[in-house]
Amino acid sequence: MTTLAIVDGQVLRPDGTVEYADVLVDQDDGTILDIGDDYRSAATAVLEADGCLVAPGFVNGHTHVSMSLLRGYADDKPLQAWLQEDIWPVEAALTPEDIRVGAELGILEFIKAGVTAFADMYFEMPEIAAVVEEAGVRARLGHGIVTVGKDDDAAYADAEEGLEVALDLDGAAEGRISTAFMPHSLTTVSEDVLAAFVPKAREADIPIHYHANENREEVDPIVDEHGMRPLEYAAGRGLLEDGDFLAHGVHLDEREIELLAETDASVIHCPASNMKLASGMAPVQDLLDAGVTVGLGTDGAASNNDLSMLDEARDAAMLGKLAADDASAVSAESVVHALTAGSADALGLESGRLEVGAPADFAVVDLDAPHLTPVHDPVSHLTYAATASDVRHTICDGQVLMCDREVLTLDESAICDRASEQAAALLERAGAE
Ligand SMILES: N[C@@H](CCSC[C@H]1O[C@@H](n2cnc3c(=O)[nH]cnc32)[C@H](O)[C@@H]1O)C(=O)O
Ligand SMILES: [Zn+2]
Repeated sequence: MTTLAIVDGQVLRPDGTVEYADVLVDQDDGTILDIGDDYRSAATAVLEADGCLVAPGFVNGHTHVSMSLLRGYADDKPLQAWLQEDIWPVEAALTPEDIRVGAELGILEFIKAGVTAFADMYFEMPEIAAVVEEAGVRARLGHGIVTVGKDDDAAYADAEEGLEVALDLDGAAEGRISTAFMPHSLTTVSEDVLAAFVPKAREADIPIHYHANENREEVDPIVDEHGMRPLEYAAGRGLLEDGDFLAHGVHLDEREIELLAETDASVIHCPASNMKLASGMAPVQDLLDAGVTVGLGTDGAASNNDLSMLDEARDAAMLGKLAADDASAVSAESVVHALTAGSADALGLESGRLEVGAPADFAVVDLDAPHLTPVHDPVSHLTYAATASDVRHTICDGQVLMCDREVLTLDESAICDRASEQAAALLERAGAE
């Protein structure tokens, strides 16, 4: 057996407490063998974590990773105008190669920020899957289905692709890839297509992921057309079951929160995207009080504009307090839970908790820095003060993906050079400035 010991750090346990311990990892099966005293001499390889917090790898519950190429391209607009005027026209010119390069850039940023797993909705998913495999992270992937503006043939073909991609990629990358059926949103996919395809996804036991209740313009048309709230509509179309997870959930009423709790569907909260597009403030504390599983996501880099989950954690805590008008709402501890176990649970991953037998996915955060001094409470630091560049090592499935800030599975400088060129060529091709 090949083993790895992460030594001399403080380990964040599932109950939110922290203890000085070494973590022993079975690299052959990618799980945690033990958390205990002094494994330095027992292990095949050693990773130094002196002065560090050994946390579960962060899980980005909702993103469009290849949108990294559109970072900073279109800012300062609300959702519908931003999508229709700026993003969709450029996305129409995307090639599979763009999507691969964008995924390389985004996943590189993930690894540098301690993110070991993510859920992605986009096009050309085999390209993204190939990068996930090479980079060594985990992902739940799905082809984003849009039917508005398409004739029936094109709409059904898009949904068929969504189903096929979910069936084909499930279990890829030695099981690090799982999939979901991903209708883009309740307003951009027709009722007919949902009726035809949701039962097929259920038959294949594939969970469903979509954008919901992101801003008022996403809620009002459903209320006007169907006379019910969006999540009532979703539940009626079989889109709200245990294992399903929706992005945003900003504008939710009490009945919708109850529905989420009753069905065990999860919400991925994307505070930076919600603030940037002025979508609104999600009722995160109300969701937590109702027992709903809440994870965190960055959404795409074009509405964030980075992919740092530690920034997302801080934003979630800040915005959650403002939304609840209560400084005790959305505590540091609940945010760290959402960042790790919450997102992992939403995505149906075993990760997110450091305990014996769990997947060996870690973000090792260096606390030895002026902005993290003194350390009264590492959980507080993770939520409020640490940033992506404080992550020292990233480990996924027992493999070291980044050691002392050097990414081992991807070529950082080549990817950054390539991404800049690819993004410029994309905008030129799309006829954008
Ligand atoms: N096959 C679809 C692609 C959908 S992928 C997912 C889509 O979500 C878009 N997107 C990114 N961020 C958001 C958001 O915050 N809300 C809604 N859609 C978003 C993204 O630009 C992308 O077009 C098609 O034919 O258009
Ligand atoms: Zn999104």
